[in-house]
Amino acid sequence: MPHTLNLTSSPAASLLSLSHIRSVLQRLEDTIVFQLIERAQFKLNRCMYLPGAFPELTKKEGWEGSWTEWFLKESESAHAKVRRWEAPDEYPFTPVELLPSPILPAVEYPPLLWPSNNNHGINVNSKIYSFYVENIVPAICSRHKVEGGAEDAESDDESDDGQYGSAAVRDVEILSALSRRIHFGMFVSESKFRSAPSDFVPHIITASSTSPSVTAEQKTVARDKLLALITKPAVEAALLVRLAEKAQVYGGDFDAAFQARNSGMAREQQEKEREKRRKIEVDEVVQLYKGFVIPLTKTVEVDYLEKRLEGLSESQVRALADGKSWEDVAQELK
Ligand SMILES: O=C(O)C(=O)C[C@]1(C(=O)O)C=C[C@@H](O)C=C1
Repeated sequence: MPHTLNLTSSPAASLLSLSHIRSVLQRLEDTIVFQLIERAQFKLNRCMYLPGAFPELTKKEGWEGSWTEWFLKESESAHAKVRRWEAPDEYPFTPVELLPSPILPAVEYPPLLWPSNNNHGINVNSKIYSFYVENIVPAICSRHKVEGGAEDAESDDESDDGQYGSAAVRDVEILSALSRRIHFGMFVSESKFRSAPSDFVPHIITASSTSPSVTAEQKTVARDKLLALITKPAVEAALLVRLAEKAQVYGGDFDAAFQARNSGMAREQQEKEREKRRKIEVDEVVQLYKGFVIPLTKTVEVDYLEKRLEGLSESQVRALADGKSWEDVAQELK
């Protein structure tokens, strides 16, 4: 099962099949759970997220932002040189004007998103960053269990282990996986739109209207209709069950359980040992998806749909509303 969309060698139709897109989202669950576990081994290190907390950064690098933002910029600069941000499924946190140009000429991607020049202007990375700093890191790093299962007595503010480099490496990994996962909503939307354009078109027209005769309330209703069209409760429910299982298994301490087994403890006690030194709480991971990742993916899906008819003529929009397929309309655009 491919981890990434192989955007340059597969035909657009197979790249945009929902089952293919969902398989990529499932693999990203693994990445996200593993990276959260990696970050949770370090303490909160609040200073990493405070602008100006490292005077050395300002002095040596002229950087006024936070440690983690600086490290994001450094990592994303290297990735810019190898064309990462040209891919339609990759979005940097650093403002593009601070990133260098790619070394090699641009890659040719098949037209997957609309408009095909990738200029849909959707980037929710600042929301992802704020939520990560304010909610995710404090949640996963607040409970540092020590030998014997007791919890650290330190408050969050005192929670600092000085591992600013290692923790920042994990921050960058998690942020980038979350960003990719959430922006994938655009591919989901494109796929759903192509499978039944006429269901979406009337609501897109209202939601994106600039006419004074369309009220704010009508626009909100139209957005809600789009939200209802893209929402699949059964898929969300299955995802949360699967995710809980992954967090349960990957986050347990198997070494503790192994040692308990070797010292002849009963099975129940072995399981207790595994849970006592759990690396991440199952509920935290489930809540992260339920309260943040899925809702923001859905916002991206609806934002994308709202712009989906931009650049099309009135007659093309009418043809889609009347049931013509996107492939037929796109053929005329060539
Ligand atoms: O798989 C889909 O159909 C999606 O739209 C993705 C997703 C998700 O974020 O996982 C979002 C909305 C749906 O209700 C189900 C799942």
